[in-house]
Amino acid sequence: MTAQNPSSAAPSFPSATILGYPRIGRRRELKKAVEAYWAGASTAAELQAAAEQIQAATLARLTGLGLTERSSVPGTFSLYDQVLDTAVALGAVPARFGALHDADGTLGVDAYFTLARGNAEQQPLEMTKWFDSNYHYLVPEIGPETSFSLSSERVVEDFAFAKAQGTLTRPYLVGPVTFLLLSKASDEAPADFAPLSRLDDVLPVYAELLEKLAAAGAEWVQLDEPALVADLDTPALEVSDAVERAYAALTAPAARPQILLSAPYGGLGAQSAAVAATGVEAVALDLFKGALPSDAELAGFAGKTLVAGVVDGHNIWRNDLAASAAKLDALRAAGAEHGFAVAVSTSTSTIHVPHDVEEETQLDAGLRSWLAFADQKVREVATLAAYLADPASAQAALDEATRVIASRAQAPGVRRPEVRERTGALTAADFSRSDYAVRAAAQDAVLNLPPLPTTTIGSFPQTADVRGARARLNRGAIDAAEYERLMKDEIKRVVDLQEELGFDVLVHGEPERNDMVQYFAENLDGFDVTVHGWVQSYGSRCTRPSILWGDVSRAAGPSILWGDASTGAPITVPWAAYAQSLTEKPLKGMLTGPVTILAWSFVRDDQPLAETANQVALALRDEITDLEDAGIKIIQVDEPALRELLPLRRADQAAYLDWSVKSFRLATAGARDATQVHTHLCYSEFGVIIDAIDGLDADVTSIEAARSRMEVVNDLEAHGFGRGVGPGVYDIHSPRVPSQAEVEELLETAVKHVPARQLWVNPDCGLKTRGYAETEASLRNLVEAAKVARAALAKV
Ligand code: MET
Ligand SMILES: [Zn+2]
Repeated sequence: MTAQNPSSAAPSFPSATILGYPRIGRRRELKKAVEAYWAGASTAAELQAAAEQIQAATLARLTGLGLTERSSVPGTFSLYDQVLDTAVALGAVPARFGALHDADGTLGVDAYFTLARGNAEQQPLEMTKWFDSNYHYLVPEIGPETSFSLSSERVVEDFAFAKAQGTLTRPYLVGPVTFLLLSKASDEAPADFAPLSRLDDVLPVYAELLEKLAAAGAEWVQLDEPALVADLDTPALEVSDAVERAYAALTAPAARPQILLSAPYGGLGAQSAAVAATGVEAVALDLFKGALPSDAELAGFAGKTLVAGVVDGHNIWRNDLAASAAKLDALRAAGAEHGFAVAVSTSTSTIHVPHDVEEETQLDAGLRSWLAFADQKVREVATLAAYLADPASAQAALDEATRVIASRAQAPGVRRPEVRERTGALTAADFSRSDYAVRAAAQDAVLNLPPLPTTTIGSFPQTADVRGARARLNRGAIDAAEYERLMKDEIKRVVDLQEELGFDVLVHGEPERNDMVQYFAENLDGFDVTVHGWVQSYGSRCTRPSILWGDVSRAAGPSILWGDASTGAPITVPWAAYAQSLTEKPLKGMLTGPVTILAWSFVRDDQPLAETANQVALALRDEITDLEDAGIKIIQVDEPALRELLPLRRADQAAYLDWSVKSFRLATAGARDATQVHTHLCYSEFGVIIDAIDGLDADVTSIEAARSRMEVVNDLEAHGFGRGVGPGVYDIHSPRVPSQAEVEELLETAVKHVPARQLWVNPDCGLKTRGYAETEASLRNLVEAAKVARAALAKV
């Protein structure tokens, strides 16, 4: 079959689609398949067979759910990550990896995984958050030396596989502008190098791939350009110019599929005109998070198909079909006037939500009826497309959604007066502690810590024994008393180890927590947890976010010993108190902060996040009071996700930082002066939000820093950060044991930028993914290095 020029006779865009579908498989089959391959337990052919099985199951499922039109099923399968897929297709391999290409110029599956996971000599590509989601992509490294050539035709092969199964899919690639905007400059690049400057060099490779896809029979291709909805460092005008040049080049060739340019995660804003001016045949807009474009903006889409992303791909709530229908009515009218067609889609890929609500049979039937996972969203999109074609045909489904959403608002637990009275009565005083000087004096008197105090971030290695005990408890093979005994054994082991190593502030090790958010979700009213609700975090790693659906407070406890009816039962106190009973040293209580609990859960969408955050904060505030009453003198409230929820548009950032910082302060401001409040941040660069970090007003802040060789201390110095701070000196993301000399060196750097009396010595993050042997060796070096640094201070 020869490729066609997508002109007048070209097939129109399908009336219903989604921008992407989960790739991990309904039972995480992809995780099992790739991990078996990495472990050498299966062959490349077996991995390929497993990948095809997942793709075949997805094709069958999506067509069964109603995506039956040509090109309506997106070809978004990936073995690891879509940005890596695109980098490998373009042949963009960093020079530091040497020659990864096969003799025939292709990058095979082993090269692909080497980039994702590193090898003996090389660190993998860096990993970072994909827009404002909890999905992590691999960051391509691009420099003047990067040579681009078509190096993998996996996207063509996947298309051909689906076609052989009887489905004409819509192949997916990260678009050229977003690909380069998300890349970082390579090690070889000069200081002022911008990857976007290589745009003209990647375009021919994209064009070659599009030609191959057309030859294989693809009628539409999806080029994903989410970078257009975010304010990045690159000026907006340069981005518009790149869009213009990129799509002029990609739409010019005769032999190509028609192009859908997708812009998920927010409104196009200033880039709308540039996108409208391109020759692409369809544009997908996020009309869930982004507003409906103005009439003038809509006029620009004349001649195209506007793919209306009215069903939220990023959260799990059932769509308000009547509200979506109203948006579609407005678009249909504008389309008739301006001459564009309208199709229906999800706002983003559904990669951020689990597969199917129907699997969660243990959930309350009412709650289940409020939810839409990926499969339910496909049906919603199909219903709305039917509405566009014939409103009457969809009326019953619209009414049903309206009825369910109304019942959700009335359901018990969704709005609880006792919770609302508390948040409604808050005053400014509830958000502030005494002056730091007053607190610091009170804390010094109680704690008696040496200079450069040593501590850890909270978790210790989660051994197979610990995880096995939890599995046995869940299976009913052991009872709660036996589980408690096993956890206490582990806590004692962790406390004894820290005593032996010579730490100044101890932790209990968090063995009882499966996950730092889910553990709290299981102990708070207003939350539920799923059984099969896995979503991909990165590569083969998945998380199972909890569902925050109702008003939050601590749940009533199993015994009257723990708390009263109004403030619920303590969650962490028995474990912390037991650990404190084993040592004379201060034992640090450990809580997860409100922003992180929200960021790593599926959060109710029926009220502002700020209100929900304050409810969580008050529950934590109650917990802090109980920890204090149990004799705990230091309490850490972790906020690793503080940076993650930062809005993509600069104009929205101040409001977010305001409520997020306030919720942390509300959680912690009830603490007595003498109680030392710590916080912990990791997972991203924090320079841009250093004011907000200061605004948290924690007495001590530990921040991930080892991997970036202490870069953050420059930000702290520039800001004039005045309270305690522990820049991490041990990179816990790798099994490597840092030498004592290395830690000493990092501490020497730190004391040059931060006054020594403010400095703490700690790892980058918790140790739960590490093994005991390397942890013990690393912590020993850390404590010894602190002693050396302390002695050096004493001399001056
Ligand atoms: C991702 S931050 C983790 C903090 C937590 N206290 C731990 O040590 O595991
Ligand atoms: Zn951390």
